[in-house]
Amino acid sequence: MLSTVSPMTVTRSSLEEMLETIKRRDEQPKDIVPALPVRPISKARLPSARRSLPVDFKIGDSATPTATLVTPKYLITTLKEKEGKKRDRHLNKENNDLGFQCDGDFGSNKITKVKVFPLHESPPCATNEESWQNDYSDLYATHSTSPSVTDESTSGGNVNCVLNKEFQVWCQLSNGQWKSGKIESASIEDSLVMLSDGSVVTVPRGNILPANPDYLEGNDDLIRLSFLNEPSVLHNLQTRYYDDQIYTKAGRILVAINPFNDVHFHENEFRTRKKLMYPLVHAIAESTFNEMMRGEENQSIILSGQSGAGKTKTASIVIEYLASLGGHNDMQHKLLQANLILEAFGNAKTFMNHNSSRFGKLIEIHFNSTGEICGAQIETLLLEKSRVAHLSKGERSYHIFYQLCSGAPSHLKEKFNLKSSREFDYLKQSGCLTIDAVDDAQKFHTLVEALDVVQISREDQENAFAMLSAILWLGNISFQIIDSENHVEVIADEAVASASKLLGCDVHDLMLLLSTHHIQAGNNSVTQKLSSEQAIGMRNTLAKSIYASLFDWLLERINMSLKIDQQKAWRSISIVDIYGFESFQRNSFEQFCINYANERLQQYFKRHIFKLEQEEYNREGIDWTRVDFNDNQECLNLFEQKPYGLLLLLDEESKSVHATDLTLVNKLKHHLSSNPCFKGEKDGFFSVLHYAGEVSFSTTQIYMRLELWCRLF
Ligand SMILES: Nc1ncnc2c1ncn2[C@@H]1O[C@H](COP(=O)(O)OP(=O)(O)OP(=O)(O)O)[C@@H](O)[C@H]1O
Repeated sequence: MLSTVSPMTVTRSSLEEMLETIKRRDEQPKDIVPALPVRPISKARLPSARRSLPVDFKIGDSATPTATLVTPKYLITTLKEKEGKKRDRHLNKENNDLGFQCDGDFGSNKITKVKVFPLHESPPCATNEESWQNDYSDLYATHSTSPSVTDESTSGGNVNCVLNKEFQVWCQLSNGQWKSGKIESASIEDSLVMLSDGSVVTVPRGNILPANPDYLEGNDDLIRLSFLNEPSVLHNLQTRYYDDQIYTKAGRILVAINPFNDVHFHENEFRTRKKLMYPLVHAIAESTFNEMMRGEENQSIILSGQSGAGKTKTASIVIEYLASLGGHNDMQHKLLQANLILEAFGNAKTFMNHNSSRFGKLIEIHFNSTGEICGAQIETLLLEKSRVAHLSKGERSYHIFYQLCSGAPSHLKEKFNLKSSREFDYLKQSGCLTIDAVDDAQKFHTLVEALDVVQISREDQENAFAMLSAILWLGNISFQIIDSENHVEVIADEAVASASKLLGCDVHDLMLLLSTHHIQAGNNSVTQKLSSEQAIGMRNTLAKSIYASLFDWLLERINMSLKIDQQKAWRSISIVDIYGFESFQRNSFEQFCINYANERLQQYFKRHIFKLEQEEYNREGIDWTRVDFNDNQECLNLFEQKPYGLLLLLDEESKSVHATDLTLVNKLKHHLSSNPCFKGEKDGFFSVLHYAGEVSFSTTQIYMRLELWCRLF
């Protein structure tokens, strides 16, 4: 089963597949880059100004503010608030209606970007700046010009502000917290600020940022804020969040905060009044749909952001809403059920998220010319196979394993020798078998119904469950050392007997496969005994491969069921939901790939939000002020550059028989040290400075993964 694939085919194909898929979409010729949105034709109608302080800003200066232009494209940003957080603060309703004229809906663009961020558990104005920047780095990367009174590079000198006594400010205290207050008096170095609790503090000038006037508090569009510095943006989002307003616009961007519970979306009101300008995810979906129908162009909605921030949930809302717009037909029902099946097989409880998607997906929904859904295709990326065999403390494997163990009918349990999840080593290793308020048995029944809907026969379902059971039994297979060189053989027990029976192979063949290694040298074939570590690696790789193949098979069956009716198919809306940026204490090849994919997506977003927009203004001769943004090209070069990018160097090293984790790190240091996004600071570790923060990788972990691939495939 394993021997037919060469090591490099496996290594290269997973990397290259990801590269290809993302690149294909990003590197289209200019003339087929999705159309830019309809834009204002004169400066007077451009979105309201983003203001920063001037280089020569002095407290007490008096001058008229001028505007800095920002024209981001569509984006939904979702932030994560601590679960169950008490909402103890409400906006003054008078402030809630700011009476702004809406200058358009979300839907005049081919690309809609859905961006998702976790919200730090402390209120934004009470966290230190570094932690904000880690948690909101996506947002900051988007709004790259967060102004600071001392930051000359970003202030640009295009706004003149008057800061005098009574001026509302945000000040960062010595403990790193940001507090709002009013300036009492100021000198060149520092200012006396009266905080909202009545205390007076002395704050260095560099730690002060202007705050927005009260009447702008809770504004539903961030670009209407006078000041778009970090505390102001986060405070505005928080104010709205406390009032159950989880969505906020930022021009054509929609920010969505993860509420961790059901929030009333005023959907009926939205539907009846058709307020497409509402900061609401439904408005994004409807506008995208309308634009497809009106503009006769395919559309895309992209979600990105950190793990647990709400991307998948937001995608589900979009899919459900699109499905409802596309008419209640059989296909719509199948599409929703397909989502549910992929969740059971591709989601797991992680440290960050109880229902984390461990794969990326692209769902392409096809509509006929009257707007009815007439099929869909789903592509998946980067399923986290390692989760099948290795779990961190407190995390779970894929939901389906627990659902099967607790929900399978007794005849299946008997047939597959299925036991409780606590009997299986792969599941019990993390010490976490259940999720609060989740009934795995009930979920199993819902899953079977969904499998029925997508027309996977009961027989095929049983075969799939048999493979899952085989994986669980494989995990229980153990080895005993048989000689002084640490070679092992499989212990002939219930585990190997059950696994071989479920896999439909001879038990001795399986035992041999797991404890020996065949090397082909010319015409001769040599059989080597494996060490304990190698045998466990072999067993785990077999389990992971079976799971990955099962996942692919399932996807194929789902896609068959959602088959597009080519006679009727007219236009499509694609939804991209990859799993979020990750940074743990120990990061391995999975994080390497996930974060690279997120980095790519970030560039795609910036290209559409800033680069193309600004190019368009230039072409149209609009008088505007250039917005500088942090380009992440350096980081992408670090991964992709030829011949010495991270991907190629890893690839090359994995082919070398003399390579070790140390030769790998030395090679990386030698070739990549000149890239500002690379740090090879310690032996065995290197760091990548991503747009969303620095991630430290263990070369031992990365090397071990590559080596295993080479040895076992
Ligand atoms: N709009 C929402 N309304 C209610 N609950 C939500 C919403 N968005 C997210 N949640 C909750 O937060 C959890 C995490 O959200 P979700 O799984 O969508 O995050 P994610 O960004 O896709 O994470 P990952 O990258 O790990 O898959 C969900 O299981 C759900 O409980």
